[in-house]
Formats: sequence, C-alpha cells, structure tokens
Amino acid sequence: MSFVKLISDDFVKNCLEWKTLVPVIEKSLVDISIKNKSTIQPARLFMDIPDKQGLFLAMPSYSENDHALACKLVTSFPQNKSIGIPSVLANILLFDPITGKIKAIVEANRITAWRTAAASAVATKCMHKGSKDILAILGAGTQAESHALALKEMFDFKEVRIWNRTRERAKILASKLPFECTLFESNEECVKDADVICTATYAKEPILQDTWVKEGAHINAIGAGQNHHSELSEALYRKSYLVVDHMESAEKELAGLTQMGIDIKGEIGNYLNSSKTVPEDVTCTIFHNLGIAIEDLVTANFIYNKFTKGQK
Ligand SMILES: NC(=O)C1=CN([C@@H]2O[C@H](COP(=O)(O)OP(=O)(O)OC[C@H]3O[C@@H](n4cnc5c(N)ncnc54)[C@H](O)[C@@H]3O)[C@@H](O)[C@H]2O)C=CC1
Ligand SMILES: O=C(O)C1=NCCCC1
Repeated sequence: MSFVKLISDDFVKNCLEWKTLVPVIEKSLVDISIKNKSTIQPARLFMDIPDKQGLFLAMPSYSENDHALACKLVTSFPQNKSIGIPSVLANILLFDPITGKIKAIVEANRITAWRTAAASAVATKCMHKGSKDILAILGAGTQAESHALALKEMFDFKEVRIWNRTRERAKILASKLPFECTLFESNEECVKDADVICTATYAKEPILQDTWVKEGAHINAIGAGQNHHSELSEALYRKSYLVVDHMESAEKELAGLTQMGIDIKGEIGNYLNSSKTVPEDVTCTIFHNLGIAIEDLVTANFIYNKFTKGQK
C-alpha cells in the first residue's frame, strides 16, 4: 500500500539555499520560453472571493525534462496578517507523470516566497548590467523578506532600504534580516538613487512613480494579485523596458497594461538564452514577476527528491 507523502514547510526550509535554488529557477524560466510540448503551463486559474478580498489560484504544470507533474493551489487573503497568519498560503500536489497518481503534497509557503525571489534575482542579473550598490524594497511582508535575502546574497548590495506603509512592520522585518537595513518614512526617499527596486505589496494605487526612479534602475514588480500592475505608475511603464516571466500569463494578467498600449517586450527565458537582448539605451528595466507554476514544479520536485532520498 502506498501513501501520499506529506512534506512540511519545516522540511522545505532546511533544503533551500539561494545558490542552489537560483540556477534551478533560471533553467525553468528558459525551459518555459521554449515553445514545445516538453514543458507545459497554461495561464493559471484565478477565483475571486470578493467578500474576503481573497483569491484562490490553481497553477498546474508539467515538465518532461524534470519528469514531473504538479499543481500548486494557493490562496491570497491579505487580511490574514491581522490575525497572525501569512497572507499567501500554498500547497503543491506532485503527481507521478507516468500514471497521474498523486505522490506528495508539499507545503509551499516557503517555496512560494523563495522561488519568486529567486526569479527576481535571475532577472536582475540578466536585465541590469549597471551598479548594484543600493537595493530598495517597498513592502515588508513575506515577499519583501525573501527578496531582501535573495538579492543581498546574490549581489552583495552595500545598502538595503525598506519602506512600508506601516513603519512597525518595516522594523520587524529589519530585525529579522541578518544584515543592516535602512528604514524610510517615504517611498520616494527610499527609492532615490536606488539601483534595484522591488515592489512587494498589495497596493492598488501606484507606490512607485517614474520621476522618483533614477535612470538605469531595474525594477522587480512582484505584488498585487489578479490586477498585477497597480504598484507602478503608468508613466513608469511607458518609459521602461518591460519583460515578464510568461507571455501567455501576462496576456491575461497584464491585459490592463497592453490595453493602454504598453508593450511587453518578451519573456525572461528568451533573454536568459540570449535569443533576445535588452538594448543598452533603455531608461529603466522592469521585470514583471507574475509567479509561474513551472517554478513551483521544479522547486517542489527538488524538495521531493531530497525527501525521498532521506527515507531510503
Ligand atoms: N509574483 C509572485 O509570484 C507572488 C506575488 N505575491 C504578491 O506579492 C504581494 C506581497 O505578498 P506577501 O509578501 O506574501 O504579503 P504580506 O501580507 O506578507 O505583505 C504585504 C505587504 O504589503 C503591504 N501593503 C498592504 N496593502 C498595502 C497598500 N494598500 N499599500 C502599500 N502597502 C500595502 C503590507 O504592509 C505588507 O508589508 C501580494 O500582492 C501578493 O499577491 C505573492 C506571492 C507570489
Ligand atoms: O505565484 C503565486 O504563487 C502567487 N502569485 C500572485 C498571488 C499570490 C500567489
């Protein structure tokens, strides 16, 4: 008799480190940009839960190369924070890719935080060739934390800045990080002269304006859910070079942007494998990190392999 394996966030925590995860995520981003049937990932399903301002997402994917079939089920309930529960809660179901039989449920709160930040790190390395002295993070939640950790580890920024709507949360995040951070009262001051900016909030109105961002800066836009483009001002999009993780998802989730005539230049995988390059004369670069299922699949598969090895 075989049982479904249950793999907890505590186990995941002990398996993940940036230097091993980042290349795994990079490869998955390249794989998904190769349009053949060996890597499959449809645009995800969003279900609104309006009375709770919540979202339920189903994110299936398949990779022949990784010999893996998975579906992440994830909820986003921003109000959870007020009762001490993470806003984003996720589980990944892993299936046997030959029979379709379920083999594991991997708790994926940590995976979601880390794979997203790993994708931003990959995009930053690929799209931003300028200096990496100042990192500014807007937001102080789970994603802000993983982004601060990943980007500091990968690029050794001299200064890490944090702005949050409520300063108390920014203070809590700063106290958890294993390096010094500077806290800002104003988002405008926080991003001034920053080389790399990450936006990781639930803001429904822009928290980042074009006039605040220095020429040549790179922005990783992470937050906001179904309407994924509300953190950055329209003018900032218009003056920037915009790349996404997955075109098919962006056509759906960033439809608001394309309807305004803002051009999505391509998928990060095409830049990673050098079939496209970011022109040198662009004012700013934006990576729209929507978050894609293939990143969850490769990370969960990596964890599963560690888990089953440990059981032998
Ligand atoms: N791109 C991706 O792959 C992923 C994106 N997300 C998105 O990232 C964002 C942050 O998620 P978590 O860090 O998990 O949530 P969290 O609840 O841990 O942190 C949210 C942060 O946003 C701030 N915030 C909330 N409402 C705001 C507003 N109206 N204006 C300015 N700041 C506001 C809060 O103070 C907090 O610092 C969300 O929009 C979420 O949907 C989350 C997971 C994956
Ligand atoms: O990719 C994910 O996972 C999520 N993306 C946006 C909303 C919360 C979860």
